[in-house]
Amino acid sequence: MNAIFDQYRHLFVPALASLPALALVYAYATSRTDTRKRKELENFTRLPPGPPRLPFIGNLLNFPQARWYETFSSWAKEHLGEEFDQVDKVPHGQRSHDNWDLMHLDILGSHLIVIHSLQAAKDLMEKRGATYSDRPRDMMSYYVMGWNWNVVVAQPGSYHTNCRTIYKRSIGQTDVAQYEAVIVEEAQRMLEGFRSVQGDPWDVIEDVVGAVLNRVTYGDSIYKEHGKAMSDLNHEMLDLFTWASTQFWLVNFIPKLHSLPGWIPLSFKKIGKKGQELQRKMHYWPWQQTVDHFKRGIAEPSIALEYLDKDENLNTVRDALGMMYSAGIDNTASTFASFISQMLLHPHIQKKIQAEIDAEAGLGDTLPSFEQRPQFRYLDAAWRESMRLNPSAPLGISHVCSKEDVYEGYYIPKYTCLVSNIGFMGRDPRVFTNPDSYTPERWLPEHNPDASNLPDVYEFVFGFGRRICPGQFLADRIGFVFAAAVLKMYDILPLEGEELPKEFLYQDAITRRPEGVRCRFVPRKQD
Ligand code: HEM
Repeated sequence: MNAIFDQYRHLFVPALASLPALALVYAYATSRTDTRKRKELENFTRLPPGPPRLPFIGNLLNFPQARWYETFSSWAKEHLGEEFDQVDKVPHGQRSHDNWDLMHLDILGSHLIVIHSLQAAKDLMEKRGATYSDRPRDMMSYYVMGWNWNVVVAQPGSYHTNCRTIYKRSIGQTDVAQYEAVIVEEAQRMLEGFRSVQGDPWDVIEDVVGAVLNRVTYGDSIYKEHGKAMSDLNHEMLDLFTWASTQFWLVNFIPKLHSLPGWIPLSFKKIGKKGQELQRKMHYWPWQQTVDHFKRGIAEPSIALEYLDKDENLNTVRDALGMMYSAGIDNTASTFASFISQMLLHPHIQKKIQAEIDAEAGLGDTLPSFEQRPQFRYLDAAWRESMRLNPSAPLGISHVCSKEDVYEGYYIPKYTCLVSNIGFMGRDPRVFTNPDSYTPERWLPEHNPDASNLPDVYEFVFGFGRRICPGQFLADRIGFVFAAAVLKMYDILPLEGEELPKEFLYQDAITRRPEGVRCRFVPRKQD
């Protein structure tokens, strides 16, 4: 999360030094503008509200030490004031300016804005996408550890656009249908794995989601030969990079330290070297294996093979595909693990979904397909509701604004880091009645006349604008097919003699899943 301490902090001192000059320019500018313009400029200086800050260090002392999502959300809730619980009564344009829909924090001169309102997130990141699509530049992971080929952190430009075009062509909304057979095969394997689970089903879930991603990306033969090694490598790499992104690194504040010679014993250099080794392997190794299979004529259908056949833009293809597993595995597996935990906590909902599947898909061992989704309306509602309540990335991935801006009278300085509180958006009490309860019925017009007025979960769970998750259609398909499969074949029950908690606590991580889930999968009796 060095994102927050991004490198623009070094601009603080020069900015301070140039304040008198800026004041002169400001005075000159205002003297020449009409009253309307002057009013706008007066507003220009007003940053969004936020917790009290101290001179120079800003919010360094009251910035949450842990559980950022929960803390930011509770601050936002406290400041809803009279709007709290007024579902649909306070349209976006009429909301109070005292609420913390945009919450400003200042860390040692770096600006951070947490966005709590879905409308504001769309207005900024979608309507003004040209300004709000940069990523924070994290010196440590980007340069020292060498992750500058990673599309997730790439700055907007031709490289980022080319990577996204590759995703759009291979895992876009209509393209993902071609992976149905792989997904259903892995769903079968998941059901076999679940048979012996007596506790947390995470390992089985992670294994089968990873298998889909690897098979789709590089093909079956690569997966068979190297699947296990690739997933181990990914674990090691993600663990190191995730850990490093939560540490304080001086090099993020003094980038010149990066040019010091390697023999000087500095811990950031040592970690950087390890990171380089891992990411380099991740970057080149699976691709080289695929090229090798291609040359030997034994490569099986995959996204990689399609591009190798076309011999087109191969370095960018290699880079984009190299991130598919890392970017997709945790979010997709965690989203499905959350769904399983909701089924465990709500047996009556499980039963309703099973009745729907039996009625629409019939009995027997054939697993339902994604194309049957329109018939599974209650399952669809339960799946959406699970994502609304517990999105796997509740704080999304930070965007940075590339130039100063004004939004609803608030000034947003250049290089502000913007965090979308996706988790809060799904539980905003002005939008959702009983926002903390798991109620699939809220999405169904026959139960909730206002269902059609609710924002769809797909409007926020996968992020926004030019950085919206390119894997959303694949992830959604995997999750939905797995959900239908498991409920068709099993009852998800607590372990014998064990009581269920009222709800599960979630990990304190960028991508989160429920902790301490303990269940068993009992084959259903279909009479
Ligand atoms: C349920 C599963 C998933 C969820 C909830 C999810 C969520 C997200 C979110 C919130 C973002 C940040 C968007 C933003 O910056 O506004 C993101 C970005 C991204 N996701 Fe996903 N994701 C999921 C699955 C996947 C899968 C399966 C893949 C790949 C196959 C993937 C690849 C990516 C990539 C490459 C980015 C970076 C896009 C960019 O910076 O342009 N994700 N995802």
